[in-house]
Amino acid sequence: MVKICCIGAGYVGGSTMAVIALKCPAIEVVVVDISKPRIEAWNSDQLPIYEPGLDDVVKQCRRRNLFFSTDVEKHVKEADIIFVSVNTPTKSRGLVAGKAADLTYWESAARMIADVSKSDKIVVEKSTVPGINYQILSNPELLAEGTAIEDLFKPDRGWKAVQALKDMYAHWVPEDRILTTNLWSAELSKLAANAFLAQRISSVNAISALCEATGANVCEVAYAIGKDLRIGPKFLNASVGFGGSCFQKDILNLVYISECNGLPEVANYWKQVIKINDYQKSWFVNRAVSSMFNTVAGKKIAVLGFAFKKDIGDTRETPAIDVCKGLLGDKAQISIYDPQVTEDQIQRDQQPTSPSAVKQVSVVWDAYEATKGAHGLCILTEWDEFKTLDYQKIFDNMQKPTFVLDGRNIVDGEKLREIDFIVYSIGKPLDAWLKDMPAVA
Ligand SMILES: NC(=O)C1=CN([C@@H]2O[C@H](COP(=O)(O)OP(=O)(O)OC[C@H]3O[C@@H](n4cnc5c(N)ncnc54)[C@H](O)[C@@H]3O)[C@@H](O)[C@H]2O)C=CC1
Ligand SMILES: O=C(O)[C@H]1O[C@H](OP(=O)(O)OP(=O)(O)OC[C@H]2O[C@@H](n3ccc(=O)[nH]c3=O)[C@H](O)[C@@H]2O)[C@H](O)[C@@H](O)[C@@H]1O
Repeated sequence: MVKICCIGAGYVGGSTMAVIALKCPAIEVVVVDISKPRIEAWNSDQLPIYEPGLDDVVKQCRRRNLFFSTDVEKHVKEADIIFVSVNTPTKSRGLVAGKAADLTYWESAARMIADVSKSDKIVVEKSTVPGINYQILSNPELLAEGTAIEDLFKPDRGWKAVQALKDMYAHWVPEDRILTTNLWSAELSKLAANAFLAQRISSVNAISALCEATGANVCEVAYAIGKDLRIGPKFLNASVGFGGSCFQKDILNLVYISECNGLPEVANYWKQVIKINDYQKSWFVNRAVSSMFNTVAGKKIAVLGFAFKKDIGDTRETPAIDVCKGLLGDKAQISIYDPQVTEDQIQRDQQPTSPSAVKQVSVVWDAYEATKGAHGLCILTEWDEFKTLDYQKIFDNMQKPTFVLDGRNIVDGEKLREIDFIVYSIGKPLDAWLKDMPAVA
């Protein structure tokens, strides 16, 4: 029996290995991690990550041919194929901090493989990094959170470097979707794919500001340009900004690689995608503050949604962190509700601000509770349940005048205006009130 060991039981390692175990019953898959609580959670009914479809897949395979363990060295030693799926965040200190990927975890995993291995191995690099008798394959992961299981079932792309890996993917991936490239092409394709996607969002967000200034509607503009087959309709939703663990990190990496190769113009081009994203978040905060008489000091502001997108509980680089920071900076009292993000996580995400900021934030488990007595309500994640809330009830329990700032364009602005809300929707024609209270970014 072929044995696979995956180092790193995170979003990628956990989801990818669950799908491999499901699709390849003849392969034994062990996912290992140095984090005991993470492994305990994978072995329990409460998985450490929320991902539609994941529970089902794990239940079918766990303890059959899918195992989770903290005994890292034992399983690495026994494996024929080792996937490395450890975290590679942007370096936060030291040389090239804020630019290059931090390869500490990746290097320690690589050294450990070299130390404990006694037989030939194929090492498959799943983390996003360029990269004895090892065959090292670079197989950067392309799944998106929230649709991880669906993406893994029907991948658009994949990379083959040796037959063993190809054979494994061939269990469910059509051959023409398994691509073979050299190492740098594989890694640059990964970085470029994320950079192009993020660039589309920054482009539509840049247009959204122009829409507000001119009276155009960004949804109509996005729909119209998306009809051009060369542009296509996807990833054109204007928003409060993109988040997630990879877009910013991968662009920073692209910028760093460009600078290292003496290409400052190329580096600056990609930096701009992040600048517009930061601008978008401060623009939203400024709209909120300026519409409420230029101050939110002491005012309760409800925040609906904290995850970086719907259907997940992940808050890495979520725009909600910066928006809350901005509101707290103006001394607001914030009440946050997200269907999947825990209070602990939200409080941890506020840490970098100040101890007093923690007191300004409360986390509740109900949208109505969050909005009770609030002056304004900010929608920061596009959870479906926010579309069907009883907004009349919410309005009745809020202060007057009552503001909705929709950072995801999911509510029906006209209906809310009939109730008497003052509504701000990103990139849509402005209410007279907002025109009279201009925002400055
Ligand atoms: N989250 C996502 O949607 C995607 C992530 N990626 C890339 O995949 C990689 C993994 O990302 P995530 O799964 O999101 O990270 P994660 O942070 O959720 O999981 C990484 C896991 O690796 C473990 N770990 C770190 N060092 C270890 C070691 N030496 N031995 C054993 N375990 C160790 C950590 O405890 C953690 O549980 C990153 O390079 C990321 O850029 C790629 C595509 C999608
Ligand atoms: O390398 C990675 O980690 C992954 O990064 C993204 O996946 P992910 O970050 O999970 O989420 P996306 O669906 O791409 O959304 C990213 C952010 O952009 C925002 N977004 C997305 C689409 C859009 O039209 N507008 C918009 O603001 C989302 O709300 C979210 O905050 C890519 O889509 C995956 O292909 C890639 O594998």
